[in-house]
Amino acid sequence: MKIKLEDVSKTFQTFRAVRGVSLEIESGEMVALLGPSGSGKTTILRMIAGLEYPDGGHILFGDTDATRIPVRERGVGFVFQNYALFPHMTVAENIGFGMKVSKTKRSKAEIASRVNELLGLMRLDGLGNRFPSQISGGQRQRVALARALAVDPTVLLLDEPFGALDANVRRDLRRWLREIHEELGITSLFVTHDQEEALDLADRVVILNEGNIVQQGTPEEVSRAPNSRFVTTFLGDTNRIPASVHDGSAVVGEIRLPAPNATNGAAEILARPRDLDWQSQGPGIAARVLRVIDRPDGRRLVVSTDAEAHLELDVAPEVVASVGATGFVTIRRGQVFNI
Ligand SMILES: Nc1ncnc2c1ncn2[C@@H]1O[C@H](COP(=O)(O)OP(=O)(O)OP(=O)(O)O)[C@@H](O)[C@H]1O
Repeated sequence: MKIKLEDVSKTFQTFRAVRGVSLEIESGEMVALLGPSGSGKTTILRMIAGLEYPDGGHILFGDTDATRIPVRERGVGFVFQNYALFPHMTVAENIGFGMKVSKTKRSKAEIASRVNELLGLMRLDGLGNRFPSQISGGQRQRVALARALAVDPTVLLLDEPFGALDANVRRDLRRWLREIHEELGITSLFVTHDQEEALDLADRVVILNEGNIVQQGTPEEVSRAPNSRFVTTFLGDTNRIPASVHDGSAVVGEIRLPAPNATNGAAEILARPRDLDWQSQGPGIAARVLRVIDRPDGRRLVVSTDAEAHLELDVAPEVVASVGATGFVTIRRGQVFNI
């Protein structure tokens, strides 16, 4: 089912939480709404679900204007963070609940067979008779997802579905969610404030700030060509290096970077830690090592420059640097923005 938002707005009392958002989600696509806390992600999801009505604009499901259609008639399944399962019902009863109360009447045998099918699909075989308190957090989220999928929704909405789980379980569940999404050919929209989760899972990422869409594109597009300082800094660790632009180049001491779109004057180079290098000899930005952080995938140096700014560099594990050592930072790649 294709979903279209046309100039959708929502104001709570006097606070404009969503400000004229237009967005298209193709049938079968998986889209992430990504943004900082308070940017309006959940409000958009709730309006698509029918749990909240917009006060401006339209929401279309296929060709149908769904703006005012009540939640139970929209054919959406949703899973929220910590979405409480019914504690007094078994896993199987939780999964079957939506089918029991649905307007579409199903026989007991039909419900039991669908529940079994979902237990298999969600890798919950053998757990149908347990109560929610007797299974792990990751299993509970899979039950919540099974419950959402039980009524054959055409649209699946997920709000921080794996928020409360530890990093490894999250990673496993998100790969698995992607498989389920593809297997069912469903249209999925999920909300997250976790950049890695959005980029890892979605076909397309929609980045929000203060109730507006500030950029959207494939993970590759938004990662490689963030269109603003906000998106660059939001998507990952970023160093901000003051520079000045002269005739298409950003200059910091002896370093020059191409800056074809910047105008002459004060600017800032935004560079990821992996885009900076550490050399024992100049030219470069003179700096002193403050901390060395070793990680499985490399080494991060935190250095302090003469201008008393801190920079973070990801270098190969072989790079020799110890706390107190002096050297030079070079910039391999960076985005230049006028300030
Ligand atoms: N029912 C409400 N009444 C008043 N203000 C609300 C209501 N719901 C949301 N808001 C406000 O609207 C803004 C957007 O909230 P929303 O939950 O959509 O943000 P979010 O991007 O999902 O944030 P988070 O990641 O923290 O969940 C916030 O400033 C919030 O305080």
